[in-house]
Amino acid sequence: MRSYSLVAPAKINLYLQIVGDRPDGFHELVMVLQSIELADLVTVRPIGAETIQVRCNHPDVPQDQTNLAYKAADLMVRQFPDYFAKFGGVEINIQKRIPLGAGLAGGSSNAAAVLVGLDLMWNLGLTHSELQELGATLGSDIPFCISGGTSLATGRGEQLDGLPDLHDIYVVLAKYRDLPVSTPWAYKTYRQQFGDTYPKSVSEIETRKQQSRGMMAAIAQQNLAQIGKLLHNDLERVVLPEYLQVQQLRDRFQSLGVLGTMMSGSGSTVFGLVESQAHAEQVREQMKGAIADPNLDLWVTRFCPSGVRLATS
Ligand SMILES: C[C@](O)(CO)[C@H](O)COP(=O)(O)OP(=O)(O)OC[C@H]1O[C@@H](n2ccc(N)nc2=O)[C@H](O)[C@@H]1O
Ligand SMILES: Nc1ncnc2c1ncn2[C@@H]1O[C@H](COP(=O)(O)OP(=O)(O)OP(=O)(O)O)[C@@H](O)[C@H]1O
Repeated sequence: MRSYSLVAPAKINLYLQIVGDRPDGFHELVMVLQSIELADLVTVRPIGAETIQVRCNHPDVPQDQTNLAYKAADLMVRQFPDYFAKFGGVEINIQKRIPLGAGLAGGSSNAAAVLVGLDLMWNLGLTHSELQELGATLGSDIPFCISGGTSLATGRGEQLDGLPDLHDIYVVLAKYRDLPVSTPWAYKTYRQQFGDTYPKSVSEIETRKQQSRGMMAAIAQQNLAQIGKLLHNDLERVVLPEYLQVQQLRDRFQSLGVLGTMMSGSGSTVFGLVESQAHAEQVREQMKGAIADPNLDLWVTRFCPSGVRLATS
């Protein structure tokens, strides 16, 4: 048995519409999810003892049972106890590059990488959809992180339909360090503030879902200008008024004339879309010049056509 190193990409939300309540207590969503090249590196390594160990180079990432990567390994152990008994345990090493509490699905992508990695290490031969079904029991973003690319996500975010790949689109990410936003808080607050407007009938639900049609058409036509204009995220309605620094990042991007700007997921990352690497780097420098705050982190990255993949050494 050998080790496997996997690239675990982050995602951004090009579209996030909260349609209403679900019987399971989650929200019914319509989203367009997009993988980006910014990624963690996750290595799974066989160890003799029947244990799961997590190591991470980032001091704020838990290295115990609360790490989502640990939970993914534990799920595989419970699903395939004979393999665990036969081959022994696993050490998971995470090289963290995706910021925490950023709305970029960093933890979810790590968990997705562990599912894919253990499937390879134990030679299980599971399909993507089998791995996604397992991943969905741990978190709504995990199934997408396995397949990645550009995808429509419905249900609670785990029902995926692939969309045409979007090429040559660059992304500037801006996030204040030490400003995480909690995803449960964002959805809970949204329900408190807007729950009374949730649709009651099936036909009303269907009508609301149609609001994403413009974005779908723009993606089908690969119309970047239109995609930029139609970016949408309902969670901004609760996060921006509470976190004024996030609003400020969004305003800044807007003033720099990017194709579009939006908060990703539940925040606190704000992204700006641009059509070339040169322009992206210019926007990053302009953001840095305009907001002289040492706690502001900026990245230039681009759309990526896949989710978790083997790292080439
Ligand atoms: C904000 C996004 O990242 C956008 O892609 C996702 O919707 C959140 O995905 P995630 O972090 O994998 O979320 P989960 O771990 O499944 O759920 C975290 C919390 O968000 C709430 N949640 C999540 C997904 C959803 N469709 N409705 C919800 O209300 C749940 O109450 C839960 O308390
Ligand atoms: N493997 C992991 N990587 C990062 N954070 C993790 C991990 N496992 C558990 N956590 C905990 O979860 C918290 C939030 O995780 P994460 O950074 O994935 O949030 P997020 O980017 O907002 O996720 P999402 O976009 O899926 O809502 C972290 O602050 C950390 O305490």
